[in-house]
Amino acid sequence: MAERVATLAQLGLTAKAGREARITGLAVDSRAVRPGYLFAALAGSKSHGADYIPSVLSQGAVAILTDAEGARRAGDLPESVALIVAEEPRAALAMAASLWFGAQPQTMVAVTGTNGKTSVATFARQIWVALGHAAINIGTTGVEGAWAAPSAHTTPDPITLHAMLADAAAAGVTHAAMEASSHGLDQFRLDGVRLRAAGFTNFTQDHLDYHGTFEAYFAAKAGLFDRVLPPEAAAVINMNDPKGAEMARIAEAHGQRLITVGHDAGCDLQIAGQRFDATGQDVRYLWQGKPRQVRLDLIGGFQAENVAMAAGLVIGAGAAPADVFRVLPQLSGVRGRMQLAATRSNGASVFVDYAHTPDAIATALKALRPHVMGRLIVVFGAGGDRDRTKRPLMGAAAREHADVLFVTDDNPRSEDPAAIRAEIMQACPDANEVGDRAEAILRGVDALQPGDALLVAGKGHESGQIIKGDVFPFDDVEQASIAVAALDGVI
Ligand SMILES: CC(=O)N[C@H]1[C@@H](OP(=O)(O)OP(=O)(O)OC[C@H]2O[C@@H](n3ccc(=O)[nH]c3=O)[C@H](O)[C@@H]2O)O[C@H](CO)[C@@H](O)[C@@H]1O[C@H](C)C(=O)N[C@@H](C)C(=O)N[C@H](CCC(=O)O)C(=O)O
Ligand SMILES: Nc1ncnc2c1ncn2[C@@H]1O[C@H](COP(=O)(O)OP(=O)(O)OP(=O)(O)O)[C@@H](O)[C@H]1O
Ligand SMILES: N[C@H](CCC[C@H](N)C(=O)O)C(=O)O
Ligand SMILES: [Mg+2]
Repeated sequence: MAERVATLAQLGLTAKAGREARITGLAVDSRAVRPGYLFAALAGSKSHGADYIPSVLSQGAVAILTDAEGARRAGDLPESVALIVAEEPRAALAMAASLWFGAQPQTMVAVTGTNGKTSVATFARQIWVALGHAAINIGTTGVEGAWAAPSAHTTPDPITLHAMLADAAAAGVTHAAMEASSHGLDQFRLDGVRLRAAGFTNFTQDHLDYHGTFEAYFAAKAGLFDRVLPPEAAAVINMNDPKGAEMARIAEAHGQRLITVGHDAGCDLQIAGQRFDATGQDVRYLWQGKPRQVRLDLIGGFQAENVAMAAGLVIGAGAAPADVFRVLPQLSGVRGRMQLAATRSNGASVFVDYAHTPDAIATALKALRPHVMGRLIVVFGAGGDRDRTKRPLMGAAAREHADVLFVTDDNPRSEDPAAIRAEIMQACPDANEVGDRAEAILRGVDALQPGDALLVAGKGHESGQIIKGDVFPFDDVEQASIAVAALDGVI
């Protein structure tokens, strides 16, 4: 590929003293800088990117984008280097990255909320594919669909994101649904993406370690509507969430077209009825008052909400409602979300789910109840180096909604796993404590009697257990099958 060059003006950037530069690439990490690059020196939690300016200059950087603090730390730069000082350098970087990479799938939507983002983005992609479009979803499970790539973050940094979007567009992808994490929104990672619609699922506790307060966490999520989504776009809001009405007001104040979803009459897309059975549910949706009966082979009442949100986003982005409802029965479950992982010879089922917040544990267990005649058993833990205050709340949610509890490890990272388990068990002292996750799953499976179900919560699609700096291969679905095979003697 011919080397690409852009001026600062072409990237929407203005340097001090009107200086111009010919940019050959963008980087946020000093280690990625090559000759001719613009280096975005951003404030971080451990250091300020500006501390790496001497090193990027020796590597040939020709422009530095930073904030006032970064400019102060940079001191006097050589004459040949352009300095761009922005109030929000992360937002400026997002716009520059979108201009640098230049292309994205034409129709894009984003979804935010504490839980349900991956599910909604995946369902939106599946709907588009069923309608004949080349579509992808981008998020926690990487990029999936008509074009695939791994991703380290739920919402990638703008350089990674726009590189992906341009590659996907070049490969013929026309439709993309992406997850907007609260970290991603707070750090302006998706501000350069042109969205046709955005959705809000729900707001409950997570990530307080990063945001500090519920208000700051909500404000980050609201950024999708009050900053990123253009006024002519559609805002799809779950009105059943206590914060739905507030988010709807924010969207309306920005001139966005509202599509409300929820269980109550009056929602544009109403979930008017649900009937559950062993393999899924029949859902009666009302679209602007008109009934649409849909069979979903998905476990869990909340999945009907996620499907409604995905349908709202696809309709908001321009699809005909009749076409969308026609293809909904084709939807299949999302990896690691209420996934039927194994069935014992006595008929009892094992489900793997990514519930890793208090609300998600409660939701997942409550959602399983109508599908299960016997007892509900749960195996769960809580991640290390993450929001500590959610641990006892997860224990309390499991205690309230399950009949038998096994507390185990889930990515202890740098923390002492026994201490994490103790914090959970403050709220569920009668739970069985089994640190080794494989053994906990085996014990949970062993406890299954006819009619019971086991929920293995917290890791979903994850393929490793993170202990100290190491990632040990671990897959809940695989472990569930191994446990069932070992106990039922089927190999
Ligand atoms: C909390 C957070 O989002 N941190 C991100 C942040 O790190 P930081 O602020 O600690 O950065 P730092 O280490 O202090 O460094 C400051 C700056 O110096 C730069 N630097 C640093 C070292 C060096 O040698 N050279 C260099 O240039 C860094 O690139 C950075 O721009 O900037 C780094 C570089 O862009 C990111 O890798 C890092 O994400 C870390 C890995 C992370 O784990 N983020 C998670 C929490 C996250 O974003 N998660 C959400 C999903 C959450 C969910 O919904 O479940 C996601 O969207 O994935
Ligand atoms: N609409 C919903 N309401 C409440 N809980 C939900 C909902 N959808 C999913 N969940 C629960 O949350 C878990 C995570 O779902 P999903 O991966 O779709 O969410 P996410 O928002 O992408 O999570 P993350 O922020 O970790 O990427 C599911 O496994 C399920 O237990
Ligand atoms: N994206 C989430 C996933 C958590 C999943 C759970 N397995 C854990 O490690 O806590 C986070 O990083 O907080
Ligand atoms: Mg996700």
